[in-house]
Amino acid sequence: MLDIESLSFNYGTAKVLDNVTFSAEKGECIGILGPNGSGKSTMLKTLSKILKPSSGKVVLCGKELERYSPKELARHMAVVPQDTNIDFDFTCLEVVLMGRNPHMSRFEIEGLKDAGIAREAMMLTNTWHLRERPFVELSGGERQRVIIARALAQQPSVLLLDEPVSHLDINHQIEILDLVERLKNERGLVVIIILHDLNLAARYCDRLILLFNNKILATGGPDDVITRENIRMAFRANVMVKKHPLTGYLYVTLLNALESAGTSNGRTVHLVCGAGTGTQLMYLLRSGGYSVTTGALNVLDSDYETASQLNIHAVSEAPFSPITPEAYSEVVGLMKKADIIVISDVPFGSGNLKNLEAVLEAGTPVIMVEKDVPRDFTNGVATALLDRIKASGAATVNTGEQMLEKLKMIK
Ligand SMILES: Nc1ncnc2c1ncn2[C@@H]1O[C@H](COP(=O)(O)OP(=O)(O)OP(=O)(O)O)[C@@H](O)[C@H]1O
Repeated sequence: MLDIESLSFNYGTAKVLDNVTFSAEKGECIGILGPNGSGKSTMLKTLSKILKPSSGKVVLCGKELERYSPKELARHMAVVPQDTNIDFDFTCLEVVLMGRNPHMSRFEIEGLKDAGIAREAMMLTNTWHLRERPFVELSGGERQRVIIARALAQQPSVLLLDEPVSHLDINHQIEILDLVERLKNERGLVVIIILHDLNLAARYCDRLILLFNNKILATGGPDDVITRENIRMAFRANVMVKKHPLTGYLYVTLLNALESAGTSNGRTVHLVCGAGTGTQLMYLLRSGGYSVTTGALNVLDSDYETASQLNIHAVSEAPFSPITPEAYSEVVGLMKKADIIVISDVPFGSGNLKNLEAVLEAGTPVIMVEKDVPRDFTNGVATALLDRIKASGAATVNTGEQMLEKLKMIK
C-alpha cells in the first residue's frame, strides 16, 4: 500500500536520510524510532509530500506521491504533526471539520454527512465535550486529541503520527494508542508512528524501524529491533530488555547507573542467588562499582537472564539438572577469587544445594541477605549448611542497601 524506495533527503549539503527503503501493508502499524535528530520527522514529512526527497520515491496505492494533488492526497493520508498552531479563533468542532475539506465538493451546501463524521471522530478521541471551546484555549494534551480527531475526520487509509502522545498523560496515551490500534484493525489503516517511548513502541507496533546516523539501523518486529545492543548503539543507553511476565510484551528498563559501573572499585563479589532473588542485588552491586560473578544458575532461571543482560559472568547449569562437578569447581574457583560472597534469600533444594557447600569450601567472607520471609521452604540439609555458614562468621542483612553498607565495612 505504501512503498518507500531508496529515499534520501538533504537539507542543503547535510544528508538527513540516506537510502531508506521499507513498505507498509494495510492494517499494519510501523513505529519509527531513533535518537533526536536522526531524521524521523524529516522522513514523515517526505512521506506526506511536505518535503520533496532528494532521491528515491514514495509510492502510495501504486501511484507515486509526486502525482497526487494536495486534495487527493489528503483523502488518502492524514498527518498528526508534533505541534499544531492554529492562529485564528476556531472552535474545536471547526478545527475537526477542516478534516472534511478534502472530501467536500465545491457545491456542497449541507455538509450533514461531514458533521456526522466529525462528531464520530470527536467521540472516538474523547473531545466532543470540547466542541464549542476555542482551540487556542486548550491544553497541549486536549489540542493533540482534537488534532487526532481532525486527522480521523479525513477518513484516511494512511495515518502518519509524529510523537502523537508526548503531550498526553498516561491515561490519554493509552486511550489514543488503543484507538489507533482499533482503527488499524477494524478499518485496515496503515499507521506510521514516531514514538520515543520504547515500551509503547513494543506494545503497539507490528514492525519497527530504528533510524541512526541517517540510515535504518534495524528493522523488523519489536523483538528484532528493541535489543540491548541496538539501544546501546543508537541511544548510547544501557538498558535491560525483558518480556513482561504479565503482558508478554517487551519492556525496557534504563540502567543509568551502569554508566558508573565503568568506575570499578576494584572489588569482586560472587553472588549466590536464583529465582529472581538476585536481580536487584546484581544491579546494586554493578551500580556500586563491584565486579560480579554468579552461579551456579539454571539457564532458565530469571537471575540467569538478568546476569546475561548485565554481562555478568554466570556459571550455568542445564535446566532441571543438579550442579555438575565441573560447574561446582568453577563456582568454588570464582568464590575463592572473590573478595566477598553474597547469598540472597533464594530457596535451596537439591538442585542448588551444592552452591552452599561451595561457599563453605571457598572460605571467603560472606554476607547473607535475608528478607523478612523466613526460609521455611528450605530443606533440612540446606538449613544445616546455612547455619554452618552463619556460625563461621557470615554477616546478615535484610536489604540490598544494607548489603552495600556492609560490603564497605568488610575489608
Ligand atoms: N528545516 C531544516 N533545515 C535544516 N536542517 C534541519 C531542518 N529541520 C531539521 N533539520 C536537521 O535535520 C536533522 C533531522 O531532524 P529531524 O527533525 O528529522 O529529526 P528527528 O529524528 O525527528 O528528531 P527529534 O527526535 O528531536 O524530533 C537534524 O539534525 C536537524 O537539525
